[in-house]
Amino acid sequence: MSLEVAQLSRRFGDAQALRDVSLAVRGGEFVALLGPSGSGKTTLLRVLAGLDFADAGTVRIDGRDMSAVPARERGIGFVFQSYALFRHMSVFENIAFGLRVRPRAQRPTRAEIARRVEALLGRMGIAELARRLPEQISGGQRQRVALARALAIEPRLLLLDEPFGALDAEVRKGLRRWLRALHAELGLTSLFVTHDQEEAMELADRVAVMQAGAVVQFDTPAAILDRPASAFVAGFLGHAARLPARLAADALHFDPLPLPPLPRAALRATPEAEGPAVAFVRSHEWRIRPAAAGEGNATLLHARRSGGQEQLEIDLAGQVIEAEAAPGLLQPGQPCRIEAVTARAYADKP
Ligand SMILES: Nc1ncnc2c1ncn2[C@@H]1O[C@H](COP(=O)(O)OP(=O)(O)OP(=O)(O)O)[C@@H](O)[C@H]1O
Repeated sequence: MSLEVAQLSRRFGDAQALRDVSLAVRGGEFVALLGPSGSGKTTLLRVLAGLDFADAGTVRIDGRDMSAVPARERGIGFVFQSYALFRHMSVFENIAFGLRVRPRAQRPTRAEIARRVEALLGRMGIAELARRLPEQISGGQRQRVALARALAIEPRLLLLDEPFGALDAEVRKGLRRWLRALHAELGLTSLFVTHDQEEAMELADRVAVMQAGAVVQFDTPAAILDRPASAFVAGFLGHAARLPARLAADALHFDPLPLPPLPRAALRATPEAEGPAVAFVRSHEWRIRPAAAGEGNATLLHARRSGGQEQLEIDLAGQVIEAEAAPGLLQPGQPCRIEAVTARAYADKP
């Protein structure tokens, strides 16, 4: 099923939660909504689900306008943190809930409900938990039950709000991969909210980056990392150092930082006009070497081994820069010489 969102706006008092949001999601896609706290992710999901209503704009599913269609008739499954499991119901009853509350004419028989719930329990790998209460299972298992509850109605579209939010890193990673496989296997179209960029990049076919109620970029993870559409996106993603800069005719200058200028040809994003700019350099985009006497421009603060590389924290005239280098290149306290190999620069608008 496909989803088209056109010019959606939603205001709460002074807060513009959604600002002219347009988004077209293809059938079968797995899309992440990524953005800082308060950027409108949850509001967008709630409007799609029919739990909240936009002041302007439209939501279409497979071409059909949803404005007059109530939540439970939209064929959408959702896993929202605010819709925790029912505490007094067993795992089985929680999963069956969405089918049991259907109007009589659309309600499957008891036997059919039992068959569907058991099939889901099996698929989720939690068959042995059917009779337990939510408080008697782990956080990761609860998330699987919440997902099974959302899937029981055989939704066309699955919406997930921070589905792994409360879980520890290991469980989270496992569930992520499992969700990705499930999405593909069931042929779902899914949208999930996260503020964890790694999660978005690993799971999603495309990522919608949100800022202050607007979608500021909607593209594949690779394209977003490679060509961030704005200083906001560049700064939000990819662990980049943010540096003051100035674009001149020949090169990008980093004054007042003691870095050599970068010729325009070395830049991966360039502002349209000369003048004040802000530049982003990722940790692997630095050239570093120990400094000979008097030629250092920075000092190593701290080094940490990570995989085959060392992650360095370098003091560059008072600004801490994250960089990567071969292990043992520098010792803490040692002066060094660092240069940006490339940068992404944007006009520094007030
Ligand atoms: N029911 C509400 N009443 C008033 N303001 C609201 C309401 N819901 C959301 N907002 C405001 O709308 C804006 C967007 O909120 P939203 O919850 O959609 O952001 P979010 O990106 O999901 O944030 P988070 O990552 O913290 O969950 C915020 O400024 C928020 O305070």
